[in-house]
Amino acid sequence: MPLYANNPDRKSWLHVDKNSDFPIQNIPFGVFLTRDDIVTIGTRIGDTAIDLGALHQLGYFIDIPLTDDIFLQDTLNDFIADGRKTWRAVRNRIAQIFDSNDKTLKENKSHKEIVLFRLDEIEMQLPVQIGDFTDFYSSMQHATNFGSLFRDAENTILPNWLHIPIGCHGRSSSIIPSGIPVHRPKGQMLPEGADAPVFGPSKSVDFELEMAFITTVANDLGEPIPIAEAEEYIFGLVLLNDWSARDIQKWEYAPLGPFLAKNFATSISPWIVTLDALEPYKVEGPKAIKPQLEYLQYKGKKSYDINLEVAIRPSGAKETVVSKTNFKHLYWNMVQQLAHHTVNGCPVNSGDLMGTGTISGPTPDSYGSMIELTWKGEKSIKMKDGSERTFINDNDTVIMRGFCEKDGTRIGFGEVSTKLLPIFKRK
Ligand SMILES: O=C(O)/C=C/C(=O)CC(=O)CC(=O)O
Ligand SMILES: [Ca+2]
Ligand SMILES: [Mg+2]
Repeated sequence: MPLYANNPDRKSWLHVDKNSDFPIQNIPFGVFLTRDDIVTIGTRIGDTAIDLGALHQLGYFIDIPLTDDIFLQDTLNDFIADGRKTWRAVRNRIAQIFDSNDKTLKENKSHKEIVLFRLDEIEMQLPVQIGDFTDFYSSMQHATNFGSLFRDAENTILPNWLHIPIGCHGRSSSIIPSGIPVHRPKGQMLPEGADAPVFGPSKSVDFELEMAFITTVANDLGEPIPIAEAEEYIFGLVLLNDWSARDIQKWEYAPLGPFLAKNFATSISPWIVTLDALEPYKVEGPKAIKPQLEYLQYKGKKSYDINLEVAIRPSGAKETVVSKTNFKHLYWNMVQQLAHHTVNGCPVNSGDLMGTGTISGPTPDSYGSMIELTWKGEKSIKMKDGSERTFINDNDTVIMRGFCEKDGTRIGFGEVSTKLLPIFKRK
């Protein structure tokens, strides 16, 4: 099925600002609560949210084989499980309905009243019920920086790193959508020079700038996904902030990796931008430094040119951008990650979330976490309001944004914005 929805010349009859992340070529998927307290699946064009459940009930998807309630659900899991053919057919149809040359919905006032919402009339929810969350470690710069900061400046990249897309299993119960605040965690840590740990609020709460892909049902227990097919099982991407408490991490991570330092919260952006919409922004990734085993070898462009940035907004002040980087710097790409994840026969389900790992670029202003940007707090970052940061302060809001741009078309992710509250106190 052709990617009709990606036609760069199409204009919508809905208003779209020039710098919007959501032109008619995007057509992301999300879940929102409407002003009538109904949860529905929707999409977005410009600053208009579109109720796909209502559109389907009104007969706008009549010749696409969809169950009646596919969009009247709290999550996208069933729609995603229907597979790529269905995603494409639905995106193509949405492009047609909102094309400036199509008058069917445009001139039907009563239908428009049911289907269209302003953004301030809705509340975005988690788009999928996430069964399993995996976090990879695929940026060579990040792995090098971490090796140096946490371990040994002489042996930053461990010998396995150039051969395996390293990852770890995460926790899905604490994954939250943009806008939900997070409390500073408490935990065990070992003060500098001490020989016994103390318990208290983390003093080094950090973000990790990541993206994550969401999968469809891919394989049975025991069945690996060949790398050449991996792309078919990736529905789309979101921005991800892997909140991390560095003092807790430093003390607990040996030998099994981070545990409570990371599972207190992980924030994602609410609109899933499909892999189909990102197709025009494909680029080649970094060249392999060491030969890779056959199951990790791929053909064609498998990386994406996605501009990323992180800003910190102190309470009551203007935000300051603290990092700018790009998705294309990732050494291991998504098809390698998915092929590796399933090579032992581990099943992947609809709605699984796979974090790319922190995306650090090659220069010190493009690192994807505060511990790297401030080099473990040795240098601080000046905010626009004159205050300084080494890590995240109480009541700061961390905002991540991402977008692609080519030949005048911009496709973006919106943002994932999370406020860090002081430690939780029982009332
Ligand atoms: O090198 C380590 O010990 C751990 C590094 C991490 O912070 C793990 C992680 O979250 C992976 C990533 O985001 O790249
Ligand atoms: Ca991470
Ligand atoms: Mg996390």
